[in-house]
Amino acid sequence: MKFAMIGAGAMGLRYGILLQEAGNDVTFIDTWQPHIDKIREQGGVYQMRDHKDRHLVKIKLETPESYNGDPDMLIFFTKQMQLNDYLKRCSHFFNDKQYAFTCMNGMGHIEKLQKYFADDKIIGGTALIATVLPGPGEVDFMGKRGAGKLNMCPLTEKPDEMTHRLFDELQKADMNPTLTDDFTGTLMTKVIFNSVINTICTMFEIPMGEFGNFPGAADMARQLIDEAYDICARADIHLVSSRKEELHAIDINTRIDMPLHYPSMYQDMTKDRPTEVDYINGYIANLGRQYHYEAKTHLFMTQAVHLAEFHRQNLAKQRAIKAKQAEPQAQTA
Ligand SMILES: NC(=O)C1=CN([C@@H]2O[C@H](COP(=O)(O)OP(=O)(O)OC[C@H]3O[C@@H](n4cnc5c(N)ncnc54)[C@H](OP(=O)(O)O)[C@@H]3O)[C@@H](O)[C@H]2O)C=CC1
Ligand SMILES: CC(C)(CO)C(=O)C(=O)O
Repeated sequence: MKFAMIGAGAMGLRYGILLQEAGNDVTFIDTWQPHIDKIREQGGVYQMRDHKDRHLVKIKLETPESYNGDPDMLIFFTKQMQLNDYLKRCSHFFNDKQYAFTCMNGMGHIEKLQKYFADDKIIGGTALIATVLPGPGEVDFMGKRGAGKLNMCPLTEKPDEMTHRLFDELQKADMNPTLTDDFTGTLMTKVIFNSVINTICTMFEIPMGEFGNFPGAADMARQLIDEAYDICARADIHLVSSRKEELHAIDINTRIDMPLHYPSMYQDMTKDRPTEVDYINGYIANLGRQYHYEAKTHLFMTQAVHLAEFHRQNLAKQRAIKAKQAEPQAQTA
C-alpha cells in the first residue's frame, strides 16, 4: 500500500518505519525544520529500541509543499494543536479516493479531518505504543518488537475493504491491531486513560512506573475515571472498557508494561512546549458542561498542567535573559 505519514515525529516514525519494513511504500511529511535538515544531512533517521541498537533507517521525507504524490492512505500523527496547519498545507494533494487514518491522543482531531475527508474515508483509533523523539533525526521505539497494541474503527463503524487492508498491513508490521465496532467509545476510552497517566506523570515529571507504584495511585485514578465515565454515560458514549477494566489497564500499563516511559505529554512539557491537556482532561470537562456536569477534578488537573507549563516557560525566559546578560561580559572578558 502507498502511505503518506503526516507528521514524522515519534509516532509517525514508529508507524511509518514498521509499515515500510513490512513492504509498504511510505513517504514522511513534516514541517519541523531542524528535523528535516538533520534527516537530509544523515540520509535517514537514527532509530533505537529502548535506547539501544542505534542505526540509520533510510526514509523518503518531504514537506507539505514539496510533496505531490497520490497515496492510498494518509496517516495523521501530529500533536493536536499542529493538525490544522498540517491539513491546510497538505490539502493540495488530498483527493476524494484517499483514506485518512489516525491514532492521535485526545479529542478534536476528527472534526478537523472531517473538513477535508468524507466520513466513509476516515478511520480512527488509539495507540498503546510508547515512542520518544530524543531530538531532530532520532527516534526511540520503547518496548521489544511486537510490544504495544492499537485499536482501530472506521468513523462509519462499517469496515470496508480498505479498513481490512490497513488492518492486514498493521498486523504484518507487528503492531497488534484490533478492529473495534464503536468509534467514539474507542477513542474516549483512550482519552480517559491518558487523562490519568499523561497528566499526573507530566505534572510531577515522573515515569509511569513511579505513579503506578505509588500507594495512592488507584484512588487518584478512580476519581478521574469516575468523573469521565459519569459524563460519558450522560453523553451516551459507550466506552470499550468498564471502570474496573480501565483502572486495571492503568495499573498494568504503568507498573508492568511501560514503567520507564515518560508519556508524550511530558515530552512536550520538558521541551517548554504547550501540552495536549486541553484536548484530554479539558475535553472531558467541556463535554461534562454540555451535560450540566461539573468535572471538578478534570478542570483542576487541566489548570494544574497549565500552571506547570507556565512555570517552565517562565524558567525558560529567565534562562534566556541570563544568557543575554552574560553575552557582553563574555565579549569583554
Ligand atoms: N509518543 C508516544 O508515545 C505517543 C503519542 N501519541 C500521540 O500521537 C500524536 C503525535 O505525538 P508524538 O509523535 O509523540 O509527537 P511528535 O514526536 O510528532 O512531536 C514532534 C513535534 O514536537 C516538536 N518537537 C519535538 N521534539 C522537539 C525538540 N527536541 N525540540 C523542540 N521541538 C520539538 C516539533 O514541533 P514544532 O515544529 O511545532 O516545534 C515536532 O514537530 C499526539 O497526539 C500524541 O499524544 C499517542 C500514543 C503514544
Ligand atoms: C502512555 C502512552 C504511551 C500510552 O500509549 C501514551 O499514550 C503517551 O505517551 O501519550
